[in-house]
Amino acid sequence: MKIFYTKAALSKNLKTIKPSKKIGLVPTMGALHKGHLSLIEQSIVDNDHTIVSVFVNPTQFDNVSDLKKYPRTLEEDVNLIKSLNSKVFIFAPEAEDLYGGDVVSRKFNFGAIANEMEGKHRKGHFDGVGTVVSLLLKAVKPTHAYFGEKDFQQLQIVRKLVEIEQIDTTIKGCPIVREQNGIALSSRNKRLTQEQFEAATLISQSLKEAKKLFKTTSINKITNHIKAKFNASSHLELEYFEIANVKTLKTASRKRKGNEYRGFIAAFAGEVRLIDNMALN
Ligand SMILES: Nc1ncnc2c1ncn2[C@@H]1O[C@H](COP(=O)(O)OP(=O)(O)OP(=O)(O)O)[C@@H](O)[C@H]1O
Ligand SMILES: CC(C)(CO)[C@@H](O)C(=O)[O-]
Ligand code: BAL
Repeated sequence: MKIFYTKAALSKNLKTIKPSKKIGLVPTMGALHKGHLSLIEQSIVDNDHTIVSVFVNPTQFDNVSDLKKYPRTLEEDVNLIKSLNSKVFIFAPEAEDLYGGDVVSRKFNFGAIANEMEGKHRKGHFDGVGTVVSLLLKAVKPTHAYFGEKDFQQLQIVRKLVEIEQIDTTIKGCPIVREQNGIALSSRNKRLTQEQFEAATLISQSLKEAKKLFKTTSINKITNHIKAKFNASSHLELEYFEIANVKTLKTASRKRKGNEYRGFIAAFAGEVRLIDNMALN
């Protein structure tokens, strides 16, 4: 396992890899867990070399406290990757090195998908994600790059990004890894108290319930039912519950034959913001 702290050191090493070899990139913000490991393991299966980037990207945070308190555990991350006993490289640059100057977002035109849900509630978030993912893809030039469906909207944004920028990397989406109690694994879970962690099961339970109701009940009724459940919770504050068309990510008001739908939730447990989603049909 090698770790590179600068683009120059990474680039020097990448030059030693034959052009015929496949490279997989797994972009992360660190504080690695089994969700990240599932992406890394998929990359190991698909590619000759895997690079995991560990970089807490300042430009995608609209909340200073969230950025400050984001868990940073590089030493543990390195040990976890070592334990895989595979040839995985870590790329952990400083912001100025990765950005090559001012640490600011570019502006993208991702279309309507960027204005829904996370785009609506975290101003500038997807410009920040687009900027850093573009920089990472250009630094590594991977054959494949891996993103989790936990951040389903982000995955669609990244697919759009490679199309707009004509980047020759195949984007692979990976299923959500959950705790035994159903909670989607997330680095931010580390910030939850035991009580909040237990209360947070309401998020995945609500999505499961929405899935169960989806065949028989109107979208409106399901939405009201889920919102009422969150209103009754003393630990969680719902930011949004949406049932959206998977293609457009627009909130759906009526089910249409042939369309796929997902339920999406963002909720706060104290200061910690959690997201999750689930296929409904
Ligand atoms: N539970 C999970 N299952 C599958 N993929 C995941 C899971 N959690 C994170 N990922 C994916 O790992 C990649 C890196 O995510 P990131 O480092 O932001 O971790 P995270 O757990 O999503 O943290 P947070 O949501 O607290 O920011 C993203 O593509 C993300 O979708
Ligand atoms: C893709 C990503 C690594 C960009 O900073 C981040 O948004 C994440 O971890 O999902
Ligand atoms: N996992 C998505 C990154 C973020 O919340 O900023």
